[in-house]
Amino acid sequence: MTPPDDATAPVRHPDAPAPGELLGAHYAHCFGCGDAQPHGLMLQARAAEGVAITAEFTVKPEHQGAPGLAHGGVLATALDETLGSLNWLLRVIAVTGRLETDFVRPVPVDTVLHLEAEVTAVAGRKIYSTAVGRIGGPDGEIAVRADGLFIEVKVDHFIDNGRPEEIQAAMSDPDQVRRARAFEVNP
Ligand SMILES: CCCCCCCCCC(=O)SCCNC(=O)CCNC(=O)[C@H](O)C(C)(C)COP(=O)(O)OP(=O)(O)OC[C@H]1O[C@@H](n2cnc3c(N)ncnc32)[C@H](O)[C@@H]1OP(=O)(O)O
Repeated sequence: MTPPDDATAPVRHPDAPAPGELLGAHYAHCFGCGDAQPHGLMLQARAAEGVAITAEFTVKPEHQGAPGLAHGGVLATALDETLGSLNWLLRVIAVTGRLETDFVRPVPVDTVLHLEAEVTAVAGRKIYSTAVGRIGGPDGEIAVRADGLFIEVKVDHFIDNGRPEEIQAAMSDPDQVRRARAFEVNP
């Protein structure tokens, strides 16, 4: 997870959403951010300065692992989604290759997890990023941390591997922006 010596600093795409702007769901059925996914996390990410994102996720009863506490895998999903959203600021299509998580404190149901993430380096197709999740407010104590390694892919990654029903449905969406964002492509 350490960038190689020839890694470079990430470059924010000129058309990236302005700092403070909500990114919105990239795909309505996404488990991380989709607004048509009732079982999902409905995570809301917002562009920050540089190649950085803030996001919020409210832990609901359906996200429990132990009684009254968030499931660690659900928290890892929130971190993965937040880190994945960073690639929208680079306007690069990428998937998670590796995700390393530290669970520092238990996160109770009804807690708002305040996430911050940034891309730290880019090397060829590899995008290195890091995130923390805080509880008790945006400046609260760190409950979770993650480092991500995303790998740039072509849109064919989804078209060749996704279930045909969903691929067809996403490609036939009459809304051009939604159609493009389902595959994380710059519309
Ligand atoms: C607004 C948009 C918001 C989007 C939010 C989405 C958030 C959610 C994101 C996800 O969860 S994505 C879903 C979970 N991930 C996957 O399903 C990916 C499954 N894995 C694959 O499809 C392939 O393994 C992958 C595309 C990642 C890599 O296969 P490739 O054949 O294209 O890559 P290749 O093996 O040639 O490796 C390219 C480079 O990446 C490195 N690499 C690949 N996988 C790695 C890995 N797992 N760990 C470390 N390094 C890895 C590899 O060593 C190599 O480094 P070098 O260029 O230095 O040689």
